[in-house]
Amino acid sequence: MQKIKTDLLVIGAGSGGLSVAAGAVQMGAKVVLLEDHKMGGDCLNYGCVPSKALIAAGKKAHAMRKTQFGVTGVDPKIDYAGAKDHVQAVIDTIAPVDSQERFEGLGVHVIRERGRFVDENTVQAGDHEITARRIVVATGSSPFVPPIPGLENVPYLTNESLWDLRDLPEHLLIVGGGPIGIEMAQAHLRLGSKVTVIEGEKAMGKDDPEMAAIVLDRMREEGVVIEEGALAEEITGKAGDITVKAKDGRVFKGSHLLMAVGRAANVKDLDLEKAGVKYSNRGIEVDASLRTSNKKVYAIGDVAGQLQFTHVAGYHAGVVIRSILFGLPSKAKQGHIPWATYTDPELAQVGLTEAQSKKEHGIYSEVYRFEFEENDRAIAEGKTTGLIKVMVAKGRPVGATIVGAGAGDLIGIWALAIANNMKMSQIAGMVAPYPTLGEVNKRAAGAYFSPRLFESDKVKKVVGFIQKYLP
Ligand SMILES: Cc1cc2nc3c(=O)[nH]c(=O)nc-3n(C[C@H](O)[C@H](O)[C@H](O)COP(=O)(O)OP(=O)(O)OC[C@H]3O[C@@H](n4cnc5c(N)ncnc54)[C@H](O)[C@@H]3O)c2cc1C
Ligand SMILES: NC(=O)c1ccc[n+]([C@@H]2O[C@H](COP(=O)([O-])OP(=O)(O)OC[C@H]3O[C@@H](n4cnc5c(N)ncnc54)[C@H](O)[C@@H]3O)[C@@H](O)[C@H]2O)c1
Repeated sequence: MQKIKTDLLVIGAGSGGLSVAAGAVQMGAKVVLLEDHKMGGDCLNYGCVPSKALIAAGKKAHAMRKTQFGVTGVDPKIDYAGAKDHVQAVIDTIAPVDSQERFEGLGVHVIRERGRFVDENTVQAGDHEITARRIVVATGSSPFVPPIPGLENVPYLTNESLWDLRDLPEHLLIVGGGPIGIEMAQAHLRLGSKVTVIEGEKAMGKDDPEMAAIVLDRMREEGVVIEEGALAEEITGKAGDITVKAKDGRVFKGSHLLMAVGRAANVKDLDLEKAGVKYSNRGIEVDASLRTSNKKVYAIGDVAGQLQFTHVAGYHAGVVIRSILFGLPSKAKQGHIPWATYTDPELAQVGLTEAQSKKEHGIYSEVYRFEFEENDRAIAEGKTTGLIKVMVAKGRPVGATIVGAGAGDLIGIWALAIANNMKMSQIAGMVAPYPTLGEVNKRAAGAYFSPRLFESDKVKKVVGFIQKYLP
């Protein structure tokens, strides 16, 4: 057994663990990083990166089919395996940034073994025993596969196995209408599959219903069948011939099955009990500074059971680095965290939704809207399906929801505004280049001031008075 003493031990080399390790080592800490599977974790290998690459292939096929702008659409020849090659090429291009070589180059001691706690500040990984002043658990999450009767005898895909599939599914059944199910539904439809989404409650149920409906309507128009209130209760069949029965008796048949019903935090096999670290089904219990019930152990990213996004794992990394390296108080907040679903049109959110704003700010909650069909760039490019809603309380934005082309990029400005408690006047005062989709942000802010300026008798009186006396 090789005994190692270090300042910081990080368990898991995904979005969160890598960010902590890179930050801490470059600021002078001795860092050991454990990873028993692929460097880069879920996002690079099975999540964000492959999904966005496949979505890009679907987008291209969709654009080719459209007759638009004097250009006649064609029936594209789609090579699903070729699309998967593209997915792999994208992963391979990004992988060096997350690689063992790069991290060793930075000075991190990378050990490719699974870690499990031996006591409150010691972890065993293969034949290494690592004792650390502080430990960060960043073990992520895995596809949650519910115990639906029959499922154990039916071949099914998850976000981990989907990328190995080389033949286009003829009819893809997707159980779960969350971001994974919805993004993969549209990508597969556009690449030529028939697609049925079987959702137990409401598809895109974590998002503003008015905005989600715009995405779902578009997907239905394209041909995705989205069945809501269809809780999958029994699954039978064999490869190529699968049947999903819903609680209300509806029956869905398809050739392939993708299970996308949420994530389970990776807490098993860590022997957390030996370290006195409390956890539940949702993940490791943490306080506002992401410390666990063992004050020397922190948990970040998906395993911490909060919002499950790569940028959240990265944000958590910054929070714990401040605490671990400098001993400074540091708290993780959620109110300024944006997220986006990369459908076409995209849907992005930061801060409060309209309903949440009404609940939290009551009569002080105001909502300002601007339609993409009034944006000149959107008109020029045929991207007029879209809407921005900005929730305002006492002159400051408290939430923004955008559905439309580039919504994931457009939400950034509201994330900045909310994180810094900015005023609407600061957004309205920004000059956006013309013609850009980004002008929707300024116009939504302008909508806040329009009635105050253009429909105010007081303003009219003041202007009239000044004009009388101005030379
Ligand atoms: C299909 C899909 C699409 C997604 N798209 C997006 C998106 O577009 N944008 C976005 O922000 N988020 C997206 N996400 C979510 C994002 O992937 C996760 O939030 C992010 O990867 C979480 O990072 P993490 O560091 O917490 O965990 P992970 O990236 O999962 O990393 C955890 C690492 O820990 C390792 N590990 C686990 N246990 C041990 C152990 N005992 N010892 C050693 N190593 C261990 C694992 O092998 C893994 O490499 C998507 C997820 C999926 C599934
Ligand atoms: N663009 C992005 O940022 C992005 C993309 C994909 C995933 N993610 C992350 O990954 C997480 C997991 O995504 P997800 O889509 O798997 O989970 P999810 O929890 O967001 O959605 C799962 C859906 O499955 C439904 N469901 C559960 N059991 C069911 C059953 N038996 N029958 C029918 N429907 C059932 C739920 O009602 C829910 O709508 C997301 O919450 C998000 O944090 C992010």
